[in-house]
Amino acid sequence: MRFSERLHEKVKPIWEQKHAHPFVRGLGDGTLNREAFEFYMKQDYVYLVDYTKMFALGAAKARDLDTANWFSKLLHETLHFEMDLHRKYAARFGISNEELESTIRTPTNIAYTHYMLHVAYSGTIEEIAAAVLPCAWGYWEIGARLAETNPKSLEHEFYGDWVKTYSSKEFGDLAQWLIGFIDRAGEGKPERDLAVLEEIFLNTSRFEYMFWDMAYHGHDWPAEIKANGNVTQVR
Ligand SMILES: Cc1ncc(C[n+]2csc(CCO)c2C)c(N)n1
Repeated sequence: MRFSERLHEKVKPIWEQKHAHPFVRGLGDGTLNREAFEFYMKQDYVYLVDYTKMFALGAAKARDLDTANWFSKLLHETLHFEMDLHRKYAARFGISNEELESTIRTPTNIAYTHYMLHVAYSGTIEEIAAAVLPCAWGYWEIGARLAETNPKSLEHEFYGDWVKTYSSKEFGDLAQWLIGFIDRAGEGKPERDLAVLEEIFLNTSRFEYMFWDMAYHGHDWPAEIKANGNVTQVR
C-alpha cells in the first residue's frame, strides 16, 4: 500500500465530516450565508499569507532541485492563482486588498498556522509535506466532489468560481505532486518515522475541519470575540 493510501484511510472519518459540514454543503448547493462566506474569505486570505511560508520553507529544506522547484511553484500558484480568487471575491464585497490583508486572525486560524509553521521551522521536508497535504489534497477532494455530485455548483453565480478553482486541473496537479512526494518519502522508512508523519497529517486534517466550523459560526460570534476588524500592522 502506498503511504498516501494509508494516510487517506486513516483520515477518512475526519475528511467525511468536512464534506458533511453545513459550510461545505452550502457552498455546493448555493445556500451558504454570504456573511459567513465573507468572514471565511477574509480569514482564509490571512491564513494563506502565513501558509505560503510553508512552501518557502519547503523550498529551503528541499534535498534536490526538482523538489525545490515544485515547492517554489506551489508558493507562486498560491500567491498568484489561489489568492487572486480571494482578491476577486473581496472586490465583489467592496473590500480593498489592504483591508483584506489586515484582517485580524481568529484564535483557530492562529493555532492552525502556528502549529504548521512550528513543524516547518523545526522539522524536515517530509514533515512539511505531511503538514500541508491535508490542505492541498483536502480542498481538491472537496472541489472535485462538489463538481461531480452537483455539476450545477460550478455554474452558481456566486460560489461557482470557488468550486471551479478548487476542482481545477491546476490544483489537481499540485495536489498530486505532493501525494507522489509523500509516497516516495514513505518508501523504506521505519514505522516510527511514518507514525510521526501520520500524526502531523492527522493534526492538520483536524485543523481543516475546525477552520470550516469557525468559518460557519464565526460571523455570528459576538463582536468582541470574532475580531473581524482590521489591524494596521500585520501582527
Ligand atoms: C484553511 C485552508 N486550507 C486549505 C486551503 C487550500 N489550499 C491551501 S494551499 C493550496 C495549494 C496550492 O495553492 C490549497 C489548495 C485553503 N485555502 N484554506
